[in-house]
Amino acid sequence: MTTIPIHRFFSESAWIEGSALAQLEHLTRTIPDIAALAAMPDLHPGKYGPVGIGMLAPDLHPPLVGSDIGCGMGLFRTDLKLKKLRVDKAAERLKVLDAPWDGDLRGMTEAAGLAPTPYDVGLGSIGSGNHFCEVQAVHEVRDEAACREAGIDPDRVHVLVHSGSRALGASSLEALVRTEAGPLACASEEGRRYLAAHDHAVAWARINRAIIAERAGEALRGAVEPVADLAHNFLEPTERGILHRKGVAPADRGLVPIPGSRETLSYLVRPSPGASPDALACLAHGAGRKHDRGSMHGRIERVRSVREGLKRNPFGGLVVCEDRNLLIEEAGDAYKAIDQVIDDLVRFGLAEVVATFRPLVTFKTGLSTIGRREGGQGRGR
Ligand SMILES: Nc1nc2c(ncn2[C@@H]2O[C@H](COP(=O)(O)O)[C@@H](O)[C@H]2O)c(=O)[nH]1
Ligand SMILES: [Mn+2]
Repeated sequence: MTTIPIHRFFSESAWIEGSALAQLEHLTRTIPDIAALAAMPDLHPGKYGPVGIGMLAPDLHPPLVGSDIGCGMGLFRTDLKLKKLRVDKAAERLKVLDAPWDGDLRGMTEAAGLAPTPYDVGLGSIGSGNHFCEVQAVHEVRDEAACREAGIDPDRVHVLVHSGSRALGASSLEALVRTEAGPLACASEEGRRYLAAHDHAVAWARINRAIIAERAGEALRGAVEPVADLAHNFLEPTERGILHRKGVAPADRGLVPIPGSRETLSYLVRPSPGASPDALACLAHGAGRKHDRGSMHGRIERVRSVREGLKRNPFGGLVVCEDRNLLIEEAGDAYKAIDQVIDDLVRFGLAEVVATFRPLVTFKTGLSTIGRREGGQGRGR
């Protein structure tokens, strides 16, 4: 029996849950034809398998990619002057993101060559859970040339959007889970159908992030331009097989935004050209969850003063989140230390830091009206 190598890109001191490591080992037992596995420092347990991995295998494994196909991070620059931004006013104005987008749904999907779906009413909506739209300021420039090239001006406001394919991606996975489909051969009819639905969801999610950023720009009275937009849940056919990325950013298409939490810095990194091929062109996609949602309720006192404190970050910024549970479940303590995750990426020669960003306003979806327009699916991830 051949053993499948697991390439771990985290140091001994990294916070990695035993159950995430167990899920990693489990993959190697249940998918014996895996060609390679890479695990990033934000590794944590997920519903169908570990989050924070790249996996090369001959067939398609849809549950591994999960329901939020195409979920990703989009970093946008704006023409808004940082010194003119009033944080409280911006927080108030961003609340418009809770209403359904009233733009040209059909025009948007048509322009991207996407067929219409019943889920398109969710376009322009953030979704629940840890999805967010965050107004940020450049905290520190570490690589001036790279910032200049990317159009990053420390005097301007930036926007980071984390969202995915909403109910659209979930519908593709649900159909397969219902039929208890196992791995799919790419050339099979089911495989081809999944790949088409997958590609649609990835493109849809990208448009979704662009619309959210546009909406945020409009709310703040500014124009937005993309700096980097990368999915972290998707698969890609390669010469060596199907590269499944679950909670990992691709390291082969430019700068990568890596968020920390609503209470910490977020990073923009440049993938290192000399990175080990064992990393499968993957990078951490965030800090990674440290404590599950349920346990966060026991960690944070449910008293008003504490809850109100959760609406402020250590940089003087604000959190907009009307959902009391979400406010607790997504507190900064729910996540690992982003600085350590980034240190590991640098230590293992996978990336270099270009700039750091601090949160000014984090908008999480509130008691959404979008669910009504989506037939009750507004809180799905
Ligand atoms: N800057 C912010 N980062 C955040 C926030 N909430 C979560 N996060 C980070 O995003 C990733 C997303 O992980 P995913 O597996 O759900 O795609 C997570 O690991 C955190 O590091 C926030 O409000 N602001
Ligand atoms: Mn995500």
